[in-house]
Amino acid sequence: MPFPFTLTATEGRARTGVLTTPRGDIRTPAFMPVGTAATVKAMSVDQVKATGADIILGNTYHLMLRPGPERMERLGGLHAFMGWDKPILTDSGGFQVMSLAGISKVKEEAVTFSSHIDGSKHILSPERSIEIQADRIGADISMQLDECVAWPAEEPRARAAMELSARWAARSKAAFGTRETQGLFGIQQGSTFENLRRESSERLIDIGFDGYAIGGLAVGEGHQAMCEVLDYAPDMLPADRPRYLMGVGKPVDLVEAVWRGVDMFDCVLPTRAGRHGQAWTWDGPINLKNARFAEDRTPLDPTIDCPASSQTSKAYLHHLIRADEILGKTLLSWHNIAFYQAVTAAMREAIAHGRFEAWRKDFHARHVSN
Ligand SMILES: NCc1cc(CSc2ccccc2)c2nc(N)[nH]c(=O)c2c1
Repeated sequence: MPFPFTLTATEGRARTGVLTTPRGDIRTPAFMPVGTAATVKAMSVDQVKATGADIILGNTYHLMLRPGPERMERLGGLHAFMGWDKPILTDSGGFQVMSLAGISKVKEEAVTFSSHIDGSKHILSPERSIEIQADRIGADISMQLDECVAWPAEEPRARAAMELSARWAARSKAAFGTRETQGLFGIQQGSTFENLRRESSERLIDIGFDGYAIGGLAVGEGHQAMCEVLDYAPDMLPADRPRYLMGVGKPVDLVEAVWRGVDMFDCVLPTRAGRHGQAWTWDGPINLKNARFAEDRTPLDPTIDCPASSQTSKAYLHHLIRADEILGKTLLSWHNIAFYQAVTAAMREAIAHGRFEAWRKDFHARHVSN
């Protein structure tokens, strides 16, 4: 029995709804902060909760290397380990292997790789990834193991990766079995080839998943090319299940993807850019390192109910970032996550009232042109 997903309103291809899980409801469109190594970097669980985030992400690749799957289970699973009692989605780990690990080999049976931490050897098969995600980490939503090709890709290479991912989708579903309190998402691949993405979608739907992710985008193709794929890819997936665009993106990417029918997002950008002094605002990004903020006593955004956004002067943030103070990383990460939550909340509200087209135009005029 898959998690109930109720669409409360639609406007064109855009949707707003609620994905109900045993650990809590996820309001969509949803932005999911990334908690790679059992922490949303530089933030406490209470700060993440205060932003309004309904769900966070964990990273199987990092957690299987440290603290390790069996130790994680002995410690009660990721929720108990880090004190987060709302939903957690974990990625299957394959994407991170290709981008972070040392020597790695992709074979039909499994991906083998050496740890970027200590060089130890590891095997990640579809079955082992499900065991780690659902049984050791205890994720509420697990992802199938897939192969994401770099961009640009030749069609034969993109086809091979899409077909391997489809075979791994079937193995992931078989390993996951039927579970009452946990869900499993399939991942559409196919690079920028419409015919491959359609074949991928058809094979995933035949297998049947609780939700469907769009993988293989935000891999260097740029905003325009990503939108061109999103002009057709989301509609290839079931309308009555959540659609999750993996690893995306900047605020304008989220707006354009919601406009084209996407429901869920994750990205390291708000926390990573925050740690380096970048703050996202309704008027576009600014960098607090800039000397123009040295005596600016105004807050980043008085309308956002987050101390980092509305009760902290830009001058103080400028000082903390220039001094490379830990508090600067925390406050800007906190603001950026709160800003992303404000953007998704505003989109949910606009779609619910049939005002999203106008809201999107205003957003572009204010946020993008600067
Ligand atoms: N940049 C795009 C991207 C990002 C992620 C990682 S999303 C993530 C990151 C950390 C924790 C949880 C999810 C992906 N993961 C998978 N499995 N497949 C993809 O095609 C893909 C593409």
